[in-house]
Amino acid sequence: MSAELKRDYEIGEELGRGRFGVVHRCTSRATGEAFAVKSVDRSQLGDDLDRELAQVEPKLAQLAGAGNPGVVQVHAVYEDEAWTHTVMDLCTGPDLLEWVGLRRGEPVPEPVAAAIVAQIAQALALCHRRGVAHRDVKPEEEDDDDDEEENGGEAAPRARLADFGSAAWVGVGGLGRAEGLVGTPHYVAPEVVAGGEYGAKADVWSVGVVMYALLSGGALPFGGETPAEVLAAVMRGTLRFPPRLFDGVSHAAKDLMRRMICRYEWRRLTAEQVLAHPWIVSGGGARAV
Ligand SMILES: Nc1ncnc2c1ncn2[C@@H]1O[C@H](COP(=O)(O)OP(=O)(O)OP(=O)(O)O)[C@@H](O)[C@H]1O
Repeated sequence: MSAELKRDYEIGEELGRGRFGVVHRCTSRATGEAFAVKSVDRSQLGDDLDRELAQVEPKLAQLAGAGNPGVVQVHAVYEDEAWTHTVMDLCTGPDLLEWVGLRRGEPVPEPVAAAIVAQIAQALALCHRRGVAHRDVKPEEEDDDDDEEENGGEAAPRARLADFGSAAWVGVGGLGRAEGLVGTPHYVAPEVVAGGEYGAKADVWSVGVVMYALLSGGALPFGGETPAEVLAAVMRGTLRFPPRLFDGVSHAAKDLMRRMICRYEWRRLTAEQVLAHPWIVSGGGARAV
């Protein structure tokens, strides 16, 4: 662990481990404020793609996150030849899955779902404008900025995008292309699975899948027994809204999902356009489109 990091922060208990590294709680020696620090030993990463992703993660997280209230903030990066330490906001709340009760199979009321989708789309719209595609949007990567008083009752949680460990540069304005099969099978867009190049709209597909899960109580549009089967369903499957899950869901919500989980990338909405959809504008209350 780098001496500069230890000079500036007191390292506390381990909070978890991910694909690249280990995350510890830490406290600023200057201010006493608590943060989380993710430490990655890049020399231990065998795979070229992993090494590249780990290298760019803190830079893209800073670029996408600076002044973006919908993104977990990076406060400092310490880098030497082998190690990268990224000091970021400490997330103490549950992730989105836990917060909305999805783990218990409860559908989320439309106004709450609309607020969550709007927050994610808003955060992504700014990421994309700055040229960063997240590429792994799923409920586990959205930390609830838990504030009991503000979020009590039926109010929506404040979801923030975390973990830019799969992110890619797609050019200012989000109009460029990325490549590589990254993401999570149930949430990944078909053009990513297909290989070749794809753009920032791959994130919009994933937000559509998150929205589908929120409104159905945890069901996912494309499934299978194995990751390969799930990916095959993503490539070939038809988007359906089974009546037993979606009977009470408005036409406007279904219309938006169809425009996000749309296999033609050119026809799919951008994150910006999602924010202008009547279901979002009306706060999940629109009945007609
Ligand atoms: N900012 C944070 N605040 C509190 N805990 C965190 C924070 N970031 C990560 N963690 C904890 O550390 C674990 C590992 O995080 P990390 O970002 O390395 O990987 P991951 O998102 O779980 O998985 P992957 O590396 O596959 O994307 C998380 O599951 C979480 O429990």
